[in-house]
Amino acid sequence: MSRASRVLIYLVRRDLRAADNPIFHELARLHSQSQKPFTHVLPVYVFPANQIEVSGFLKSDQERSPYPEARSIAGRFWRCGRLRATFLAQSVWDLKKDLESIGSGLAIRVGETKDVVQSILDSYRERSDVEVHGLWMTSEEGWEEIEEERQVRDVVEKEDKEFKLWTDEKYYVDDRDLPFKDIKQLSDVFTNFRKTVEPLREAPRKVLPKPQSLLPLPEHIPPQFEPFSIPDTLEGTIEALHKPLDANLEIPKMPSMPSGVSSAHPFTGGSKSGHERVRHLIESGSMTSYKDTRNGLLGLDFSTKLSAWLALGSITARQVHWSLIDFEDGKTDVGKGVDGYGKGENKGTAGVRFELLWRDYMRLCTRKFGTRLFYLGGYRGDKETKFKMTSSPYSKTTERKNTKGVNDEDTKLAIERFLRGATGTGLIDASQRELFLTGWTSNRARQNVASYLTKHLGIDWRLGAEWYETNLVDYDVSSNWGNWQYVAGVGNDPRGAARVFNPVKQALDYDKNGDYVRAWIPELREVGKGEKRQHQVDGGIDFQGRGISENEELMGVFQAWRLPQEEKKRLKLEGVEWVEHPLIKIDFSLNRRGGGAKRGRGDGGRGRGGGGGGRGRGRGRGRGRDDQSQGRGARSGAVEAAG
Ligand SMILES: Cc1cc2nc3c(=O)[nH]c(=O)nc-3n(C[C@H](O)[C@H](O)[C@H](O)COP(=O)(O)OP(=O)(O)OC[C@H]3O[C@@H](n4cnc5c(N)ncnc54)[C@H](O)[C@@H]3O)c2cc1C
Repeated sequence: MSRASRVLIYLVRRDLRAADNPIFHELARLHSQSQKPFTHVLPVYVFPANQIEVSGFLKSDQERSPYPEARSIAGRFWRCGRLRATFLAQSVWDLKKDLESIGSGLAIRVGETKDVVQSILDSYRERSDVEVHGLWMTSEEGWEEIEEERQVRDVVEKEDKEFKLWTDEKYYVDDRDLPFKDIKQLSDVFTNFRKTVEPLREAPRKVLPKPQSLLPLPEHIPPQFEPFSIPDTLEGTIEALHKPLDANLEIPKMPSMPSGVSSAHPFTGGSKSGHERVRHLIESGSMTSYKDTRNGLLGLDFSTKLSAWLALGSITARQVHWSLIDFEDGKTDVGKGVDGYGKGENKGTAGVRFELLWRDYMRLCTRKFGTRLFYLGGYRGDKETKFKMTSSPYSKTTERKNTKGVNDEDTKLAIERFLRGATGTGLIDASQRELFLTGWTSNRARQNVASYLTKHLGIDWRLGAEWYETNLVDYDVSSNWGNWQYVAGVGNDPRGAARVFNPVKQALDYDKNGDYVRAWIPELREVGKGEKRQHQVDGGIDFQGRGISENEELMGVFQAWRLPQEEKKRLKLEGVEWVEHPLIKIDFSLNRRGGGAKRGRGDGGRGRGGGGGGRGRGRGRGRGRDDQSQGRGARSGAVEAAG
């Protein structure tokens, strides 16, 4: 006997959008048919308790969460920090509103995903008027996500219901168009992969339209299981996500927002704002100028800032592509009058497509290498890494428990200073503070930070990846862990360990006047604002002179320990730990012979990274152009370990 309602559950994950969504597209198609396998659709989004702390959703302070805290393995950081939680909640609520406008809706739940699914099935089993048809969801590549899929499948199939795992279509090149059948054939070099899918402008499939209407929600929607309850507003949801995080800020002396600087990522989550951003980028000419500006550090439009919407599937890479096509071919009025309108692909729009393909590649690497995404030795299985990254807080999971590990006081202190942006290296500290305070930092800064932690401090890269996971609004398992291991030299970077960024040299190249560092480290804003010396004193620093030279000013902004004593005194920086005792001193000067290099004299290299010293001794040289970078190569500069 068939019951009155047959319900399909759609478990929404990182596919938080109504348009260009293969599942909603299929549901809309079925809706328009007279014969349908089900009568109602229940879209559900679960804040998964293993990745996001959900104890703020407890009904009362007397209740206890049945789940362990959602913390990272090594750093014991909350896995999803405040800013990412906010962006995520906005994205979820945006989808809910969007679905409501087409006759559907979204049930928001918390818990382990399998428990939520089980409770929904249990609740419907008790009713005589409803039957569950099955559950659909999209697949993901991370091992936790795959495990989640397996658990949900078990729960659903045990009840003899249909379980269908869809491939999402949020990437640039559709899975069906990949030039190989077996993922093992994916090249370990991005360039080789890229060549197999070029020309990039012709690679993506068409987008799927947004459904005009969907099958209705079931009359009875099973409630959230105890002991949790779900707020009925976005603000309430954000509050619940923040509650446990605010009560447990364990890292001391974290920075607070400096005055006079604003976030480079002030955006709101959700498809609507994502598409508005794409439109703005076209209309402001930022897509056209992307190639020339993408290595910026400060401001809103130097890069697209689309990553957070892409990471949650609020927009898709091919939606971005087709918006660019409309602009390039002058098909709509968007961007009319802007440089490049109607003139085909330009280097800016090509640059954006190129980066979107990097995202595809990082995700395909996860598929190929599985849990090696999280290994110290990375995809390379580099056995030497444990000797290079000797300080690791991964006491249990490091392949060889290192000699110092988490109990080593020096490592602990270095990590703490790294996290709060107090290493004494300006570019690193600015980026770390920006990250913590805004949830975003540029690709250029990320590369430097990752190189600094692993290649200068010799600390296990996974700690940095965990911290990024907590803080980045655009956190994505493949892009984050894949890029961290790439820069750490254990991933799919053909240059591997040989690529070391010199953060002073990089600051000179990309933060020419020190504006970025000064913005995020207000203690350094007044450097050089006293009296200027008229002439550079021969041999560099003159501690007796009045005022400081321009070179001293810039070098002092990038490494405050280099400031003349007088200047430190003037700025009340004497005795400040990160000023007087940086974690490392980087021997790099302007107008110096030997160890340094002159400002503005390039070596012509256009490699991705910067050269620079390894821990305590080395020096490097930027080499020719490679894939991920369109930046400049480096000159030399030695690094010494701080005593
Ligand atoms: C250590 C480290 C960690 C990173 N963690 C993440 C992460 O968690 N999530 C994330 O989306 N990106 C990550 N990236 C990649 C990159 O830094 C960001 O995608 C980019 O800075 C986001 O800004 P944007 O949208 O303005 O990028 P744009 O320069 O405008 O690029 C356009 C889009 O291309 C993609 N993209 C660009 N560069 C990369 C890259 N190297 N790898 C993968 N995709 C890329 C992004 O989706 C981005 O939105 C990381 C990079 C490093 C070095």
